[in-house]
Amino acid sequence: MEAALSKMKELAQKLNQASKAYYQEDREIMSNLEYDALYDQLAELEKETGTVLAGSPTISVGYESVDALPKETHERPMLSLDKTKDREVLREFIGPRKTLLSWKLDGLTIVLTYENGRLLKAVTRGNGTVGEVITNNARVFKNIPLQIPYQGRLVLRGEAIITYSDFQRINESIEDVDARYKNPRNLCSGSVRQLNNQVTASRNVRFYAFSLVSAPEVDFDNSHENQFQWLKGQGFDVVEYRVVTASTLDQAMDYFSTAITKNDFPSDGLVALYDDIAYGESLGRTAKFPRNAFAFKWADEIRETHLLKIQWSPSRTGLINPVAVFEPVELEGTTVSRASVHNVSIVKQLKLGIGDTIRVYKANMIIPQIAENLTCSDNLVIPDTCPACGGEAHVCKENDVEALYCMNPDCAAKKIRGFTLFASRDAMNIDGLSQSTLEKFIAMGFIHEFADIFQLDRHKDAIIEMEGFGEKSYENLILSLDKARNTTLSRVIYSLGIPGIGLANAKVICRHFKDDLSSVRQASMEEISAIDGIGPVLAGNIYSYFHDKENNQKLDRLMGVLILHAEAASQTQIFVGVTFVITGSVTHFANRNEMKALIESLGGKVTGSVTGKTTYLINNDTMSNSSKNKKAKELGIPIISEEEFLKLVHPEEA
Ligand SMILES: NC(=O)c1ccc[n+]([C@@H]2O[C@H](COP(=O)([O-])OP(=O)(O)OC[C@H]3O[C@@H](n4cnc5c(N)ncnc54)[C@H](O)[C@@H]3O)[C@@H](O)[C@H]2O)c1
Ligand SMILES: [Zn+2]
Repeated sequence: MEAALSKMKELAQKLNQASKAYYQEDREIMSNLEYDALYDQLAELEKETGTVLAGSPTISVGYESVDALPKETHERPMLSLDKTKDREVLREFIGPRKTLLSWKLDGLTIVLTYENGRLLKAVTRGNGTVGEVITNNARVFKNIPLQIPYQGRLVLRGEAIITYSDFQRINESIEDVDARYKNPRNLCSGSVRQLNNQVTASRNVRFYAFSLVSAPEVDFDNSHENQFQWLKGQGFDVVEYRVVTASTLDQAMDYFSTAITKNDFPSDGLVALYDDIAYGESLGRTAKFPRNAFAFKWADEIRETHLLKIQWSPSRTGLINPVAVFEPVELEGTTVSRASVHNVSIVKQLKLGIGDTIRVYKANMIIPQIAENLTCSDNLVIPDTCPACGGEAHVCKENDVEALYCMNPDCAAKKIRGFTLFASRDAMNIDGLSQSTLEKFIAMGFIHEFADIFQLDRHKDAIIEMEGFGEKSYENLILSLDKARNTTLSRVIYSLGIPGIGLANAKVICRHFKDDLSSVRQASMEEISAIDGIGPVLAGNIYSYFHDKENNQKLDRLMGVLILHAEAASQTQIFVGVTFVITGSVTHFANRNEMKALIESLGGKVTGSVTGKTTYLINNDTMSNSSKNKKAKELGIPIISEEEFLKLVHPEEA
């Protein structure tokens, strides 16, 4: 008994620590798999001993969140769900009753209240009793109706989620790798709980209703399904569900288990809810769970395999991420051979060694993870050099987490933005060489400087072997490189990434120096700053770039692999009579002035304020309520994004 009690204390402490990190700090110190296993172990011991210690996670729900958002107590506490991984336990729960089986969405639970047909407030689940008020943020969710036909008081619950594809896109755009989110649930929680709802708006948060708490004037004929249908009629997206009984459960499970592997939205199981509202309520609740619903978690398919190597993959901030490469196994219908190990601490916790027998699974049936290491040979050597640049690498500790960093400020991986600009459409225009592909090549040590990009054929065999690549993609890459290597001097100068020198400025410079690179390189400060449109600051940037020995050596090597052509006759004056107003920041140009220069070179005009004479307002934040946007909307003037503007300039590439 004493041993059991002390084990229970230890488990409760571990679980509470994990919950605190999970709910309060959007941090995961253990996987959900591990959390659930420890939780089950604790629940089992509590059952055996008949004792539940105060503060046990089996009787408390979640944690309070700590930050500046206002708090509010829920009208009805929000509970957890009792869960099982066993289909037969679920079947027993369902029995002969009509049951709604829906996705258990893995995001952040939100309660919405409407009055007089308008969204009155939105509150997060928080610790189940008290949540955070995020009304302004909910207003910018992708799919929430701000106005509904029903005029009474409506309270409903649902899950706010971010899709995997949005997660990937948004995460990649967060420059500081350490600030990136680990999974869509973290990102969603971070996005919904922003103090500034512009950030929320940019994150494509979607809301799916799963429970109608109250709408007193409506008769739902005692059916949750009727509630769902009614909510759809009010303009809500409702979580996808199937109507089942014990005897039709298998059919529905076949559907869900196939669909989940292709879903773009994160889901960590299924929820079964009795359709009969009154019956469900008559069952009451335990301290932690309602008795009318039950969650099913997928039993993760776990496979044994062998660790072949750890690939250390450097990134923009210098962080070098360990990725486990193992003998391929079939998991949830696909072949898997890699899993991120996240950081050095986890490498150590797992006691990894080459050749170890490891057990792998897909978290939420999607993301490959190592569940455990059966042989623990713990012989892995953490590298002391960076695979991208050969520079020194050190293990640094922050927040109790150890991670490997490249110490070389000139590391190619840290210059990914420069390489991405180099390959981009207005620069060298290398089709198919995306940032993520560049990241992979740099991590493999194929690219140290610009010239290396045009010599990727040296690494043919290794590239063909790379995951996601193959003979065909390799051939395509070589074709685009050969196309791109035939280029103009202005593109080359733009692609060097000299501060402040965008394509328009590069063109001005080339025109002045008659497309002669050696004149550009030898020009004095005076001569450069005398060029119309190039001020002293830009002139200084150009001058110092071309007077740096290393830059010149790299440029010589780059010119050795390029074939220069004369500039095509200047583009036709497509914008004669067209007046633009530009507002907000721009991303494809160094600044708004540069965009202006391009418009003017094509015959157009740029003015400062929106009037009846304006043809287009260019603003990347087309949803913003700035005075210019408002004015444009009033006057019916189209607001276009920078991308749309570029399509006007290069319609053939749209
Ligand atoms: N990794 C860690 O360190 C760690 C720590 C704590 C918790 N966790 C994870 O969190 C889980 C517990 O989370 P919980 O108690 O917040 O929630 P839960 O797993 O008990 O799920 C219940 C909640 O799911 C939501 N939900 C989503 N879709 C739904 C639908 N269609 N119908 C009804 N409800 C739906 C509702 O908000 C409901 O309250 C654990 O099992 C574990 O996996 C992990
Ligand atoms: Zn490096």
